Amino acid sequence: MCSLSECCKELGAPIPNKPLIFLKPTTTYITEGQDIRFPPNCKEMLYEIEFGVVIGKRGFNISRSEADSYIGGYCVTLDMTSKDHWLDANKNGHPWALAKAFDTSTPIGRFIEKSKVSDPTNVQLWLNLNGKQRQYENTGDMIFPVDYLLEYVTQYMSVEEGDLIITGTPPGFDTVHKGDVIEAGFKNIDSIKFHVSKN
Ligand SMILES: O=C([O-])CC(=O)C(=O)O
Ligand SMILES: [Mg+2]
Repeated sequence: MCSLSECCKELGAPIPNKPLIFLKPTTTYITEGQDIRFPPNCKEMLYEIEFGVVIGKRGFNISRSEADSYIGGYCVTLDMTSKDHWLDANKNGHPWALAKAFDTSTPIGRFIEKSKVSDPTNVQLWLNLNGKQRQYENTGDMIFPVDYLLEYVTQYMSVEEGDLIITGTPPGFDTVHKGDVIEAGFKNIDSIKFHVSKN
C-alpha cells in the first residue's frame, strides 16, 4: 500500500483516506542467494523497499493501543511489482495478483528482533540500485502508522504468528533490469542484497 505521503506527491495522487490492502502469498518469498526473476509478459519490473512487520501472535480486531503486543519483530522487505500487470489491472479494474504475487516478488531479509528497533516510527529506510541511492525515507513519514494499519486490517482478517505486513513504499521506486543488484535496509539495523536474474 502506498502509505508514505511523499510517494503520493511524486505520483501526483491524492493522499488516500484509507489503506489499500492486497495479499502476497508466502510462495513469493525469496531469501538472499536466490534471484529475482521477471514473470512472463513483464517488460518493466519495479523495486519498492518496505518496512516489514512480523506478527508475533494470532489476533483479530486488534485495537491501536494493543497493536504493539502483536508485533513479534521486523524484516527488511522488497515488494517487487510487475508494472505491466499493474497497469493492466488498474486499467481494467482487476485484482493485482499477477502484478504483486508472482514467484520471487517478495525478497525478504532476516528476522529482526523487536528489541533491535527501539522506535519503529523512526527507522530510516534506504535502497540502492547498482550502488546508487534511489530510496531514502523515514517510517515517521508514513501516512498510516503501523498500529493504525494493524487495527484497520484486523477488522477484516485475522493475523497469525509469522505473518509479514508490509507497509508501503517511499518515493523513488523505479524499474530494474536483468542483471541489476538491489541493496536495501533499515539504517544501522539490517540490510539485504539481491540480484535480478540475468535471464
Ligand atoms: O504498488 C502500489 O501501487 C502500492 C504499493 O505496493 C506500495 O505503495 O508500496
Ligand atoms: Mg508496495
